[in-house]
Formats: sequence, C-alpha cells, structure tokens
Amino acid sequence: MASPSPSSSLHYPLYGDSVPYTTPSTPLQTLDLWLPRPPSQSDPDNTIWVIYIHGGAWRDPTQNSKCVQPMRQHLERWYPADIQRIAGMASINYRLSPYPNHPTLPSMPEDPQRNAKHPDHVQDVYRAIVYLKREYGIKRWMGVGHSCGATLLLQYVVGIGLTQPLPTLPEALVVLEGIYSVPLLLRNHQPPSCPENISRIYHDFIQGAFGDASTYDVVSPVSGLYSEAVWPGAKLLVLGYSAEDELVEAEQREVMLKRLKDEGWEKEGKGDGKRVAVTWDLNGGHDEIWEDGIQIAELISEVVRRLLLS
Ligand SMILES: N[C@@H](CC(=O)c1ccccc1NC=O)C(=O)O
Repeated sequence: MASPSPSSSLHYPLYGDSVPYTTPSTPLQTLDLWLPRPPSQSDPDNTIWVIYIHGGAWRDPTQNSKCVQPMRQHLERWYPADIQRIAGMASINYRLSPYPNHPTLPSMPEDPQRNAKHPDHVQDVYRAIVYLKREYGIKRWMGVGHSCGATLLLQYVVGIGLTQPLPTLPEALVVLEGIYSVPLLLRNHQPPSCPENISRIYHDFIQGAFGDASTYDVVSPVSGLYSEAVWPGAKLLVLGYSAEDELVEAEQREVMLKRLKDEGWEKEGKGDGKRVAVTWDLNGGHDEIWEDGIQIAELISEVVRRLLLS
C-alpha cells in the first residue's frame, strides 16, 4: 500500500495555532486557523470564510485570537449544517497599545508588541488578510468583530489608517458592541455622569491607541464612506448590541446606523439584498457575548445562509 502523502495525513478539522502572518514573525502578528476540510475541497464560490477580530480596547493582553473558541464550539455542536457552508475561520491577533498598569500582565516600554499605536492595529489586520488571500485564496468572506475588533473591521473596509489597496473586501460584517465614534465614547464617559476614575480609563486607552485628540474624528468608523464605490459587493452589515453592555453605550450603534442610512444603506425588507444594515439585539454584558459565544454562532449561521442563498 502506498504511504499517505503529507497532506492526506492531516486530520480535519485542522486547527492552526498562532500562525504568523508576517516575515519575520512576531508573537502578536499571528492568527488562529480552523479548517473544517482541506481547502481544495471547499468550493470558493459556495463557501464562506469567517474572519474574526477580538476586542479589548486595543490593549488588553487577556483578549486574543482564542476568544473565538466558545463560539466555534457552539457552531460545531449546534450548527453542523452551516459548517458545510464555511470554508474556514481565521481569528486575528494584532499588536497592542500600552497597558502599563495592567494588574497581571503590564506592558513594558521596550516591548514592540505592546506599544502599538494607530494605524498599527488596522495595518496588522490588513497584513493578516493579505496573508489569508495569498495562502488560502479567500474569495467570499464575512468579518466578525467585537468591541474594538468591530472598529477595526470597519476601519479596514473604508480604509481608515490604510494607504494600500485592499486585497479583498467582505460581503458582510457582523459588528458587536463596537466603538464607532471615539469622540462620542469620550463625551459619554465624562464626569459628572461618569465617575472621574472611570472617565480616566477611557481617556487612557483611547490616547494609548490613537494619541492626540485631533485624530479622534478621522479614525472613527462613522467618518468613513460606505458607498458602493468604496465597498463594492457589500451585502449585509449586522450591528449587534446588548442593552446590558456596561462598557460601550447604545448610542454608538445608533450613530453608526445613521451613518449607513445616510450613505444609502437600506433597512431589512427594503432594497435588493445589497447594502442592507440591520440591528440585532443581544443579551448579556460586554464580554459575556464572546465568553459565552452562542449568540455569535447563531449570527454567523444566519449570515452564512443569507449570503449563500442570495
Ligand atoms: N478589558 C479592557 C477594557 C475594554 O475592553 C473596554 C472598556 C471600555 C470600553 C470598551 C472596551 N473594549 C473595547 O474593545 C481593558 O482592560 O482595558
């Protein structure tokens, strides 16, 4: 009997842990991969890639690519039919901004992994997507982002912080508990309605991620252009938000939705299935959404079905 070729000896689903997307590689310029079957067996026209971006205020070392694990386990357990429609999943790490006062994992001033500043984060996302396109030929994909991961996905599609042409654009985005206007986030977390010490935390992480206040408008996703010309092929944007979110206020989703409407996006039920923006109400606290992951699994299943039926 012929011995198996190296590729046939791989077991699927295949998990790739901390795969570098840059040369030379660095610890945070990595992604986790999950391939339900050999890529050659996923029809590029009829399967969807899922690209996930974690949150953590651009700086939290305890949030990373592994944040997708609960969601992925729910998908495998409860949505096996939708796994057939998924070509693969990639969960992206990116360099973080300083967090010198983190209680257990403080950043050190000389650590390039933990001293990133905009546009480093979105450029890392860009590099990861370039890598995925080159290595896996990703064609049809949806993005899922939580909190600042939602911010990063929207920055990517409208090119905030990017000067190079994009390798590929998604057909859909699912943005969860996202920050879409930095000035609004800071205004909504100001004394007297917000305690001084909490307000300071918001200022600290925003300054750590973006520096000078003069940039906060232009870096915000609400400042982007969401026209057909900027994002051809856009079909669906799902804005997920939980009224129990204790960290990001509801108004963030409202201003983002308004921006999309102003740019000609339609509500569910209208339009021809292109450039539809819908809201999706979630349950649970800010981080419970990904810590539990069932609602994200449900959303991915919904969106993948819609994309393949349209
Ligand atoms: N766990 C984070 C805080 C955090 O993630 C956060 C806090 C307020 C508003 C949004 C947040 N996350 C967004 O990605 C930290 O320790 O900085």
